[in-house]
Amino acid sequence: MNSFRRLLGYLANYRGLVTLAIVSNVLTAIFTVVAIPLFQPFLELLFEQVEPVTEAPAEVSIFDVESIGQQANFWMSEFIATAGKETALAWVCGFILLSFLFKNLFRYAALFFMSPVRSGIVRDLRNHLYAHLLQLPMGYFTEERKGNLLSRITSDVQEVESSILNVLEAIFREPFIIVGALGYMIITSPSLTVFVFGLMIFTGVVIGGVGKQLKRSSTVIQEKLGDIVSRTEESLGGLRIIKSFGAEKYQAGRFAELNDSYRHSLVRLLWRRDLSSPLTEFLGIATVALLLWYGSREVFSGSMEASTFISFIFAFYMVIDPAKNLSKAWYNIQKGLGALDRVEEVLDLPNAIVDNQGARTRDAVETGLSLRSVSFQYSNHTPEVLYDISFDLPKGKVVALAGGSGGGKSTIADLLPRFYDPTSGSITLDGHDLRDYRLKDLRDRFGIVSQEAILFNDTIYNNIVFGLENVTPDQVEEAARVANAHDFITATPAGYQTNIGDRGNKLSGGQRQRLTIARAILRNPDVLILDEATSALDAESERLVQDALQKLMAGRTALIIAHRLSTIQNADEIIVLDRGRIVERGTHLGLLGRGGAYSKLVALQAANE
Ligand SMILES: Nc1ncnc2c1ncn2[C@@H]1O[C@H](COP(=O)(O)OP(=O)(O)OP(=O)(O)O)[C@@H](O)[C@H]1O
Repeated sequence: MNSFRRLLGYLANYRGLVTLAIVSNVLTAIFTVVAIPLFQPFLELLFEQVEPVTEAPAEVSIFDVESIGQQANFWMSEFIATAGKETALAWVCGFILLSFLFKNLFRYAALFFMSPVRSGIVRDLRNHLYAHLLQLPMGYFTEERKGNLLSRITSDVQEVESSILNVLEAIFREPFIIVGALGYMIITSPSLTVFVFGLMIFTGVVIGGVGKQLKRSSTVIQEKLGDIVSRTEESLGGLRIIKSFGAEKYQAGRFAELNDSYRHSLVRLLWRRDLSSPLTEFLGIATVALLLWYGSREVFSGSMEASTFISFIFAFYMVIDPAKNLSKAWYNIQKGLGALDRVEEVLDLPNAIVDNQGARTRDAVETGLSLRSVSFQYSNHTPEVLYDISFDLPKGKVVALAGGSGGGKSTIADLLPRFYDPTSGSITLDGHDLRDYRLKDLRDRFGIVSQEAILFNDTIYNNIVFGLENVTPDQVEEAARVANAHDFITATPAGYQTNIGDRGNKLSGGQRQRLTIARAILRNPDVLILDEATSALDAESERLVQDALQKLMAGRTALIIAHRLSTIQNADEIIVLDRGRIVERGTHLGLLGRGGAYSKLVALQAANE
């Protein structure tokens, strides 16, 4: 129900349109029901079941059904007497036609007003979900699979649109029609109405039971779809490996397994869903048959006029479609709520890293960063990956992290901009815990050049600017020049406006790296976090990248994660990590002289080159 309340919350943003839609629906209902009362007196007079009424009733009250009937009969009699039966019939038909014309006009108006509401809610839900995803702590993304998230933002939201929003119209329209027609039925024959109503409740309970199962199946289906998206995404990213290992058949087999399982669940869902229409129709017809049987007996026994019974059936006919639509709406809502729950799950995830009350602002680094006895584990069920790490990164100095793979270098780098918080110990900036600063101010202090050049499907210009405001084209060009990127950029077909494709795949590895360096230069960060690229570049490209990095680092505070030890010889301090612990620290020459872990690493690398 919580998810449904949230949906109503989204609906509240469109109050005006929803009100217009509801008003249109009420008018639709009025014009649907208004034709019914005309039938009875007309049929009675036409078939001469009652004597023409020549005198109007003394008093007409809306609480006195008989007086209304008498008044209607009087008008009808007068009309038939003066205009003749045929003309009267033509008028009644004309009136019915007109009422249906208005009914449909207002029905369309209601749909017209609801369309922007439906599409608007889908847009809001997606925007909200996307913005929330970007806010979530990094830890979430390692545990949740990407495909699962993708399917929530695409197919689950779509499912909400097609299942729930699609039937909002029905929810806002049909009850009015049902209430109107039911009101007329009660006035005409309370006993018959109670009889019909009992049958309808029974039908509703049967349909409701099947609907509940649908919600459960829908959740399973969406999860399986998430697995399929995940697998596809993973395979597209690893195509090169799949091809080179000749693993196409193996991967296709694994994919087929998932796909089969999805199909299996889908079939079960479709079987249930498709049950709704035949079941509803059969139960509807059963109700009609019972009504005919029960009502005709009343007519035969003389306790009801045939014309009353016919107009009752007409009113009942008016209820069938809306009731059918409502039951279909119930099915769809159950299906959609499964999807909405999954969207909710993500929206309800709390963001663990948020600003403290009264958080400090900061627009420059004054003394630098310090780590004190920092330990870290990614989650409660994984082992600690950093133990008791302490070191300083003073302003203007360069500290390099070295050590074997999995030592914890990248993890330390992720703790500084608070992608994660330490499990114990503290990290301070200018003497204050990182958690005391406004997150945005803190992160603005850092420029990150990661191992993998992270670029987006956009122009070169936008990839360099990337979120910065008030930047001039001259500044962008200057940054590109410093990063040794300007020349290759101007050689592309549209220069700075060239689109670089998904993740920058229209560029070479070295070009991608130089773009990310230009991006970091433009931000002019106080502290640079540099995760050296491991992928080998050709000599010329490597020279251009190294040169750009040197220019970027000049005079800046920097934490370098060194993969090629030759690049960190000038660092002020080199910290050597092994399985999460600091095993050695000092300058390049000092460490070499000691002949410990660092010199072994250097020797190992020299042998490999
Ligand atoms: N998201 C994660 N969830 C759980 N464990 C992780 C996660 N990321 C890294 N680890 C683990 O943390 C340890 C340190 O990893 P980290 O990436 O910091 O090492 P590294 O020194 O940067 O390695 P490399 O030089 O290979 O990049 C490793 O044992 C790794 O398995």
